[in-house]
Amino acid sequence: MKVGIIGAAGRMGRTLIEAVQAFDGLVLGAAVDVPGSSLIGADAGELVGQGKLGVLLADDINKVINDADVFIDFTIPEATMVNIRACRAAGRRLVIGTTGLTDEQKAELHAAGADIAICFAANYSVGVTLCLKLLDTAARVLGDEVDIEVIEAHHRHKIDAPSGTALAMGEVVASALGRDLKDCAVYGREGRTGARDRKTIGFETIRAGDIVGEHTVMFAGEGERIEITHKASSRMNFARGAVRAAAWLAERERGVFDMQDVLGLRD
Ligand SMILES: NC(=O)C1=CN([C@@H]2O[C@H](COP(=O)(O)OP(=O)(O)OC[C@H]3O[C@@H](n4cnc5c(N)ncnc54)[C@H](O)[C@@H]3O)[C@@H](O)[C@H]2O)C=CC1
Ligand SMILES: O=C(O)C1=N[C@H](C(=O)O)C[C@H](O)C1
Repeated sequence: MKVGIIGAAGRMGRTLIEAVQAFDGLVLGAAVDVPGSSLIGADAGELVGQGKLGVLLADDINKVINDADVFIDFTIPEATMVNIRACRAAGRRLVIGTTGLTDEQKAELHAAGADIAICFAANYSVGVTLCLKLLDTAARVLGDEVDIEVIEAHHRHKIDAPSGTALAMGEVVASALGRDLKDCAVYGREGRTGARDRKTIGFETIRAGDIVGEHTVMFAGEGERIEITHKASSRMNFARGAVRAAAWLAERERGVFDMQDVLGLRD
């Protein structure tokens, strides 16, 4: 199966080129990056030091839409929306890793799932997908007897906050507790805040250095504290998960899925 990578010159895009080539049954068919980039026309293989692959970076998915069976998008939300529309029009499967989409953009993504198969996950690592299951259990057991805080840390180049993974973790915990994250989330604290409201879920964000991606959800009670933590040390763990999702989508005609579906963890 041929895979097209959008955002191919980026941190994840370069890692994805390597991950696709290493996955049995998959081959790189197309690579796309932003119009005007000095890397347009470059060979994707040479971009990652693997020698020529004969796949040259294009600046528009529509120019290579017939060169791949499934596309993988790790770009920015505005680009992702263009790619969703292109894949929907051409009947191509799409794996989306981009975070920071608005509610309206997510609604359009889900509408596209009526026509094509999409996998959409804020974090493609197996470890985070497992953590989401653990968080659901922890929240149901601990209930409203604890204060819950989500702490995340990423590299200095990350442009969105909190991370999509942190928000996904918050959503799992809020849902397990019967809360609406939109109503109970507190993003950072400063000034005379008064005592903490137990019904809230706090989010704290660190941006520094070359941190790949670290998340901790703290359940702090009276006399004990439970912390569930995931630390990524390589982007290859995200890339392998995304490529695995691309292969998994091959058997699906339409619908919107996530990594719990890919890993068979859906209850
Ligand atoms: N779901 C997951 O497991 C993970 C998600 N991410 C997310 O992936 C996204 C990208 O992260 P990075 O690779 O670190 O960013 P990056 O900035 O290194 O790469 C983004 C790439 O997209 C390209 N791009 C921008 N506009 C474009 C357009 N219109 N058409 C084609 N390409 C375009 C940029 O030129 C760049 O090469 C972020 O939203 C990040 O949060 C990152 C890692 C894991
Ligand atoms: O921007 C990143 O690097 C990452 N972004 C994702 C997110 O926003 O959760 C996933 C991972 O943590 C790395």
